[in-house]
Amino acid sequence: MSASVEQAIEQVAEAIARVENEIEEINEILKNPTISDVDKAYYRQKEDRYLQEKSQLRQEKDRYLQKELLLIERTPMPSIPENQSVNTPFLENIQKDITVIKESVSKPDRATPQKSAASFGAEELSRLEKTENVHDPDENGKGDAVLTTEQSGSLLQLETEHQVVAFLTPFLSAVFQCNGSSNRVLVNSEEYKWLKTSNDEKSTYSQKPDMFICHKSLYQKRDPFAATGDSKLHQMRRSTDIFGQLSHWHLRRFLSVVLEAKKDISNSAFGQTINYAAHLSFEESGPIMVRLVLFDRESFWLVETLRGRASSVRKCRWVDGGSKSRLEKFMLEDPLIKVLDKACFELGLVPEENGYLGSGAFGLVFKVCDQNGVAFALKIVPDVDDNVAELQKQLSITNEAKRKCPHLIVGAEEDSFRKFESYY
Ligand SMILES: Nc1ncnc2c1ncn2[C@@H]1O[C@H](COP(=O)(O)OP(=O)(O)OP(=O)(O)O)[C@@H](O)[C@H]1O
Repeated sequence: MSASVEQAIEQVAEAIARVENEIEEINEILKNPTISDVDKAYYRQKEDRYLQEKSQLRQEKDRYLQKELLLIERTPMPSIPENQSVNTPFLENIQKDITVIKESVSKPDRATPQKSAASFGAEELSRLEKTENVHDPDENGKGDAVLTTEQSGSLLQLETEHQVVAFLTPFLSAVFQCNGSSNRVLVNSEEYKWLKTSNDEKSTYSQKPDMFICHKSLYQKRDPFAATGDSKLHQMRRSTDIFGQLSHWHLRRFLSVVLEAKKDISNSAFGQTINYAAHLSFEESGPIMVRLVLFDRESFWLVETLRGRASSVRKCRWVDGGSKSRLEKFMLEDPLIKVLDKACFELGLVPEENGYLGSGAFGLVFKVCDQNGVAFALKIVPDVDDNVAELQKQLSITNEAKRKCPHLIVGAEEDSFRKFESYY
């Protein structure tokens, strides 16, 4: 590869870092509550200029990266002399890896596999074992465990899957910080169907994973399902436990994690879990990556999937040292949802439960409230293509319309337009 291209990439990366520093410093200044409106406007303009510069630098970096790729592709492979033996197992392994990557990124024709969950689960597990993508529990792990030995003893004695879910709910809520300290919720959907198994628009929702974690704006609350005939389950539930379903199918790409409970994990349970991922990832609007936690009375499996195919499984016992942070770090947080939270925080707004209002051509709209309980529609737009410019245009059109007919247009809030770098 040409050293000059490599050097150029480094220089652009340094320039991006410099600009990012400047932006950070401006953000610090803007956080100062005593800053005057004039200064605020001045620093915002300055920030805009840096953001533009950053975007140009990024484009430049992309161009160099493409050039780098071209140069690599055009570099002839060193030829192997005929009398020298080729490391065949090494080449075979590379070939296997390429096949796994190709399979992972290619989309299957249909979401529902033809095989039973048990044989599908067994096949997938053996494929992952062969490619060394199944990681066994680490007995010598360091750090906090999710459960103490005593708690684990109580869990092992439970008799139904519902009870396993109820028992673990407060522990999972604490690990994933779904206990009021964030806008994240752990939703029990054991009895509410929300997962589609077909790409047919008219198809009904037919599967019900036991739990999922998402931003509170994205789920619809339901009453707890009746615990008829299971007085123990009834006693185990807390008033804070949340029951419900994902409010819209196309919000599935913002799920942080999907959880499935069993009394005892089996091949069939594993097959069922990966099937959820296949259905979630199906179609363009589905997420590329889905993370699932399959758990039972003794352990949990952290299952990573890419385009609906399992790519790795990490097994862990509830009592293993370090199990708590392993579980916590497994959760995905969509950048757009992070921006929603950041926007609410900085604008002093509170997102509503089930507050998703709709999506337009390039953004998502959420219902939020200010400190006085006044409701607003907050639009979040990812900064790709010309989305932000388009949003600015919409803002000025709304303001102009409000100026001309104030009795008809509610309008946009003053100072309502903010860019958040955390999207990247
Ligand atoms: N103030 C609001 N109150 C209630 N719902 C809203 C509000 N603003 C937007 N929505 C909902 O969010 C959806 C998306 O709104 P958005 O402004 O992003 O797009 P749009 O105007 O429908 O289409 P386009 O992206 O082409 O402009 C709307 O279709 C509507 O359902």
